[in-house]
Amino acid sequence: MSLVDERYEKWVNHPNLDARYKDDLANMSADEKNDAFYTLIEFGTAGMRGILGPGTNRINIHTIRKATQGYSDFIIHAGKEACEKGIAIGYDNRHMSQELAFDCANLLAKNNIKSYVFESLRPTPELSFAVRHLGCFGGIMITASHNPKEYNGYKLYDDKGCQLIPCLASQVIDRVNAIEDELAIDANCTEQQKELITVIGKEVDEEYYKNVLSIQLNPDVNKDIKIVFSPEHGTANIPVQEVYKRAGYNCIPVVEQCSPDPDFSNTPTPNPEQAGAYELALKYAKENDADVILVCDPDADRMGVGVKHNGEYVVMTGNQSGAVLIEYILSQLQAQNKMPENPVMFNTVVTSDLGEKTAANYGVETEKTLTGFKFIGEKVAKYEVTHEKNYVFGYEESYGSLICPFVRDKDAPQACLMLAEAAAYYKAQGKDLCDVLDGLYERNGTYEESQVAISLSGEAGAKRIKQILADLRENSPKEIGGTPVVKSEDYKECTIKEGDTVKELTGFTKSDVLKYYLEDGSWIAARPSGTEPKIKFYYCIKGDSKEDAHAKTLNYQKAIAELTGTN
Ligand SMILES: O=P(O)(O)OC[C@H]1O[C@H](O)[C@H](O)[C@@H](O)[C@@H]1O
Repeated sequence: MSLVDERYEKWVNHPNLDARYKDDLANMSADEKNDAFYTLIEFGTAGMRGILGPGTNRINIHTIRKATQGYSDFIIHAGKEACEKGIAIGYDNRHMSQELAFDCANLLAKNNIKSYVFESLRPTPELSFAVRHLGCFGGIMITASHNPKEYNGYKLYDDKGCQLIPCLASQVIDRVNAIEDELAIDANCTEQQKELITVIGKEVDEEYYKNVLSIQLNPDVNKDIKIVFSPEHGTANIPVQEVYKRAGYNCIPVVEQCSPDPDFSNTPTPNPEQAGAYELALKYAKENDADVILVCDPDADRMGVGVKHNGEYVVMTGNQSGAVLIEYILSQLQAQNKMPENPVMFNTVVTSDLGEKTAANYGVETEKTLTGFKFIGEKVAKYEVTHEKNYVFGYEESYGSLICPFVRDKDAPQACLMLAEAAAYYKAQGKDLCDVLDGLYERNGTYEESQVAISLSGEAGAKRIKQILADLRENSPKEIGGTPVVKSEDYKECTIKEGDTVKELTGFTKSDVLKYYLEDGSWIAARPSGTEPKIKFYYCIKGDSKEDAHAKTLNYQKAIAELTGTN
């Protein structure tokens, strides 16, 4: 019997199989069966993420119990104090999120570990905040962030509210992998153990709002701007509107997208990386003549931005809105004499150069990490102890940013408040945020950033992604689209190649990322997504003008598609 059949049979015949999965298992096609059982669901860029349904490679009550039992063993190993400090648990609007969250709390209680569970859906950044605020040992967030509705996921946090970095995650993973029978775990705890579970809500909200409001740099700015806001049916709805109300901003919610709907019924996609997320908000913006559109992903860690510019609405990339936030924040810190000593900004190896150049204009150093905000959180924690450098901003090209590190993950409510303030501040000077961006191009050079993500699902897809990267590694391109490659970085082999010299690439956990620097100041990178079955190509293209950068982008994208057989 094949491994897939063995696993399948075990599930079908197991006495503890949750009854709701019986029909799904019985009706699986051969392909579906293979995809659901060919592997065990793994921890990736941001915890465990997968399609909801029965199977070892799916998110369901059994795989989440297995993960939580492994996490419990990790907490127990850390000692009595860790069990008493407990775990904060949050969840979003997705199918099963609330059920899974309370099931985690029961299972922790069964292991004699305290927990604090939110009474209803809350943003991921509020969960991160709650861990610190309540002095917990860690946190669990049930969410698949920006993924489609078929997905759910499981993010784990340390006591600083930062997602577990690889060296900690691997200790949990080892314990998860040591569990042989995920279906044998039940979460029934005694009435006495149930007392270890505390339901939280308003009190934590208030503290979180207070902290978010404290980030304002110009609280008295003229707030004569109109903001159209969409939570994409997710957790940002209440906190962002509440923060705007308290700060005095006029926010027009996209009403159809405010209900916490697990099917995301009124949006084509809840992901601010995709144009569909802005569709209805754009309609609202035109009807209301809004200055700015802001959309958050379901767990409110990402924020997408649209700007009215010369009478048209322009949707910014995460690189662009990040650069504008840097410009605003750093210029204000400088003007108000609030720039800390040794200021540092964080972004990733696939984030555009524009942000780094903008930061450098203010004497702010940039440190780069791998993709995944946990790596930025790790650096924040390090400097908090050494005081060597002081945090001024952190962001990724994927629309996530963190203004102030009382949260240790991307925080869209903070980003929405700061973006509104920036828009209001510049409007009072007769500028919109696209004008600000143009100013950055004038000063730092014109860039066009783009990402091409190719979906390759299932076992075959996963193999193909690995192969594409292996082939690139094997036959490293000397030129791309006619432009010589002057340097390449390989984050798996840990090498930097420049001409004939090979140096060691240090400071990063090994990761399957390749980055090619071109003679014209552009770069192109490739890596597998750790949250979806995709290979991602990142383009940071420098041009003499916007038109030039765009033409080059098209040329490079075509060349990479041909080179990798993804055309
Ligand atoms: O490119 P991926 O591995 O799918 O990750 C894309 C993004 O996913 C999540 O939002 C993570 O929290 C981010 O840190 C990451 O940048």
